[in-house]
Amino acid sequence: MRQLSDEEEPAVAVRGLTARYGRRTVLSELTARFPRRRVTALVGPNGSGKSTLLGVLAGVLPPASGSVERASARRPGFVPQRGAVPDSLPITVRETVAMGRWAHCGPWRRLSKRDREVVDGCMARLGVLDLAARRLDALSGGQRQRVLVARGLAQEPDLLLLDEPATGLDLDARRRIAAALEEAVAAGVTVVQATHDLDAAARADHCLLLDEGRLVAEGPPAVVLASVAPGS
Ligand SMILES: Nc1ncnc2c1ncn2[C@@H]1O[C@H](COP(=O)(O)OP(=O)(O)OP(=O)(O)O)[C@@H](O)[C@H]1O
Repeated sequence: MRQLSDEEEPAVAVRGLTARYGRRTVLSELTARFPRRRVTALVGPNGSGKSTLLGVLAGVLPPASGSVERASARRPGFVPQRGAVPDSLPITVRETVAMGRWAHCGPWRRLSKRDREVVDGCMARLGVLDLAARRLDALSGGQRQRVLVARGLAQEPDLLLLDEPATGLDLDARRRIAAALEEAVAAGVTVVQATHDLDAAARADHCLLLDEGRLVAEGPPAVVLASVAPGS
C-alpha cells in the first residue's frame, strides 16, 4: 500500500454525480476520485449504490447529472457480479475469455497469435486453463467467476471495474484473484472493486464508503473502514 499524494492525477474523477433508475435517485451528488494505478475498494451496505457507480464508470449507465472525467479514452474492463451473467450461455470457457479480446480484433473477430497468448495467459493466471474447453454452464459458480475475471484481464484495459469478484469463492480462488489484480496494478492498471470483504477492502490503496447513494467517507482503508459497522 502506498500513500497517495494529492498531486497525483486520478484515473477517474466524478463530480456531483447523480444517477437514477427511472425516477428513483440511487446516487446523489457524489464527488470522488479513483487514484491511477491503484486499487480502490467500494464498500457499503446492500443497495448503497456500489454496482450503480461501477455501471456509471463502465459507461453503461449515463449519469443524470454531474460529470465523470477519465484520464484515458480506452474502454474500461468490467467484471459484473456473477449473478448478472446468464448461467446457460452455450459457450466455452476459452470463448468467454476470448470475448475480452474482441475490441482488439477486426470486425471478423479473428484472434491473432498474441490474442490467443493473452487469453491462455489470463486463464492460467486464474487457474481455469484446464477448463478451457468446458462450457460455461457446466462450471461451478466459483469457476465461472474466475472465468469472468480472466475475461476482464484479457481485455488489457487501463481501468478494470469489478463487482464483488470474490464473493462466495474459496480461499484458493480469492488468492488467485487478489494476485491477478496485484499483477495488473503493477503493470499499470487502475482497479476499482465493489466488495463486502473487509479484508480485501483493507488491502486496497483507497476506499470509498457509500450509504444510500451518498459518499460518507473516502480515503485510506484503515481510516474509512474504522467507521463501518460489522456485517455491513
Ligand atoms: N435496474 C434497476 N432498476 C431500478 N432500481 C435499481 C436497479 N438496479 C439497482 N437498483 C436500486 O438501486 C439501489 C442501488 O443498488 P446497487 O445495486 O447499486 O447497490 P449495491 O451497493 O451494489 O448493492 P449490493 O451490495 O446488494 O450489491 C438499490 O436500492 C437498488 O434496489
